Amino acid sequence: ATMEPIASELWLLNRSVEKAEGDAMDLTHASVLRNSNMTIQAGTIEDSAGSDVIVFTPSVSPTRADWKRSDLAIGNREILEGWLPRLAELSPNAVLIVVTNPVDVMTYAAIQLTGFPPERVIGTGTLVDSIRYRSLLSAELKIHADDIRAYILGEHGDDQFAANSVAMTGGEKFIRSETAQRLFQKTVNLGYEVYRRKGYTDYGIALATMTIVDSIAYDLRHTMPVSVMVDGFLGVNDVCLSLPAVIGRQGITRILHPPLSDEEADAFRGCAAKVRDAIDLMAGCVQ
Ligand SMILES: NC(=O)c1ccc[n+]([C@@H]2O[C@H](COP(=O)([O-])OP(=O)(O)OC[C@H]3O[C@@H](n4cnc5c(N)ncnc54)[C@H](O)[C@@H]3O)[C@@H](O)[C@H]2O)c1
Repeated sequence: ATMEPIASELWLLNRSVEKAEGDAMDLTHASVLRNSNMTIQAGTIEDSAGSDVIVFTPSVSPTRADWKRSDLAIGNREILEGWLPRLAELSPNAVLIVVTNPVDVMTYAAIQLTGFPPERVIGTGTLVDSIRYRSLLSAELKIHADDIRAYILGEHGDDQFAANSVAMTGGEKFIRSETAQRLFQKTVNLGYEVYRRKGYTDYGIALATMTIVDSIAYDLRHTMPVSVMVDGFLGVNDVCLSLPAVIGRQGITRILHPPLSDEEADAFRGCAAKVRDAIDLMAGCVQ
């Protein structure tokens, strides 16, 4: 996905310089086959100065087979602390995209550690869950996934929910559709299902991240479910969760407020309480 020539320069930073160098070489070779003049290099944090967009993905590795995203919180908070203040200092006007899990908790930490306005910090959130859901719906309904307006919202984790009361294709709503309920149940575990088979997930999240970068780079104003600082919607504040948001050159240009059903609104508040607890727990562990 990094092959699309949407920038003049791409810098890869990693704790392992060799890994960054290897990726930069491989991507540079591949870019010969694209209509690209983007330079791709491994660099130090200082090389990132003046970046327009920063994609943050470093992570500790899971330590047990049946891991949950939340297990990574403490270790990854430390990685954020090690990188983000300096990255923000070097690129004070950048839009930051957070991929590192647990992504909602990390997006919140990223806003704190960079001091960026929340509009310029975007977590990939449930975008990847939503494309998984749309992919299943598309296969079942035999309708192109582009034409299926369906969002998974809330937490990028076990408590996420499908906002089926506002989901539709061709103007037909999904409310109380048995198919939608069944496919949502499948969606929640799909990330872990892919992980169990191949040891990581990459294509879906890479293209999801590129969709966000595209919308920033070209000021496309696409709407997508991403993790944002919630702005009082349904009484929820001071926590990052996924809502449909409009993304442009300045980052989040607007957060949308879909008319959720009572059940969905409860699920959203449940996600808020859970992510809030995780943020508090992390704050207690890492000083
Ligand atoms: N939000 C989503 O939808 C989504 C989807 C897939 C993966 N993820 C998350 O993205 C993260 C990365 O996943 P991955 O599969 O690429 O993991 P990975 O283990 O393959 O890569 C992690 C990278 O981080 C680097 N790293 C580790 N510690 C570092 C440090 N202190 N400073 C700089 N670099 C450091 C490692 O060298 C490695 O290259 C994980 O947290 C994963 O859970 C999120």
